[in-house]
Amino acid sequence: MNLSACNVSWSAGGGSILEDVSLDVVAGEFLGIVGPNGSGKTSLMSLLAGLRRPRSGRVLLDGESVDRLGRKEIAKRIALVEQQAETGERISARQAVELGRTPHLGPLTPWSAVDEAIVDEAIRNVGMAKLAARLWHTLSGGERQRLHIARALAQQPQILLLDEPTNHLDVGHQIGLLHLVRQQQLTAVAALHDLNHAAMFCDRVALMSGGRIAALGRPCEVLTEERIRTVFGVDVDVEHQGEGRCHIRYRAPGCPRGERPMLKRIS
Ligand SMILES: Nc1ncnc2c1ncn2[C@@H]1O[C@H](COP(=O)(O)OP(=O)(O)OP(=O)(O)O)[C@@H](O)[C@H]1O
Repeated sequence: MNLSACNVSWSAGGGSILEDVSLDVVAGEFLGIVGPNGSGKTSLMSLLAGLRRPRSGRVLLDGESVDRLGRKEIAKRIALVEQQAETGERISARQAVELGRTPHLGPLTPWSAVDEAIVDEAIRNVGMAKLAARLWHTLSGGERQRLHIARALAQQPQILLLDEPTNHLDVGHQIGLLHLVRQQQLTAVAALHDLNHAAMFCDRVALMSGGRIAALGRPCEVLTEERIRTVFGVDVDVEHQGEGRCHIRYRAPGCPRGERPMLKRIS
């Protein structure tokens, strides 16, 4: 399954948001999209998911323009977990995950034991089995976020699009979730804020800046000290770790390489 953006531009509110973005998502890879606030990560994700139409250029799913595919057809192949996905319905945690099966149901394919098993597994995968019966509005932000991921897994897509999936999660669940995504036999694209998460889990990283792709490649090729300074305005030390991976250490403003800000003496 191939997903690509070809010279995509998108405008909103009278201004250009994305300019000439081209990107091929390679089957089976975990692609990270990083960039400062407002650089266009969410806009790009929604174009890739077929929720928005480009002003110019095309988004292709297996060579076919997503514009020509119906919502159900797209949903069988692509699952999107949005940044502020919410439901106002009075439903249980399990019912929220069951919604992931909707694209696969129809008059000739009613709900079955197979759907039950898929939903059970998705809930188990995100460690939410014990809370499956709880009402949605009683769950914490992190628990809801894990259920959104479970809903997307229950959809059994070939491509998983995640917009800041680690929002609301504690560090243990952040790492657990990215590891879980990596282990799935599917193609994943995630907008991430934590550059070290991108460097640790993603096969490739696209760095966005001002609605354009500033760099695309393996984490160590993209996340260089100079680029991070130019794009994010932060001084860092990057340690290369082999196999294209790297670790980023942030410096406090005005702090030279290797030095740390002094702790204030509190008496
Ligand atoms: N519907 C809209 N109308 C007007 N401007 C919009 C609209 N949608 C997005 N924008 C603007 O487009 C820019 C990119 O927004 P987008 O949400 O894609 O950025 P982002 O990289 O995901 O940001 P963040 O890291 O803060 O989530 C922002 O300046 C935003 O205000």
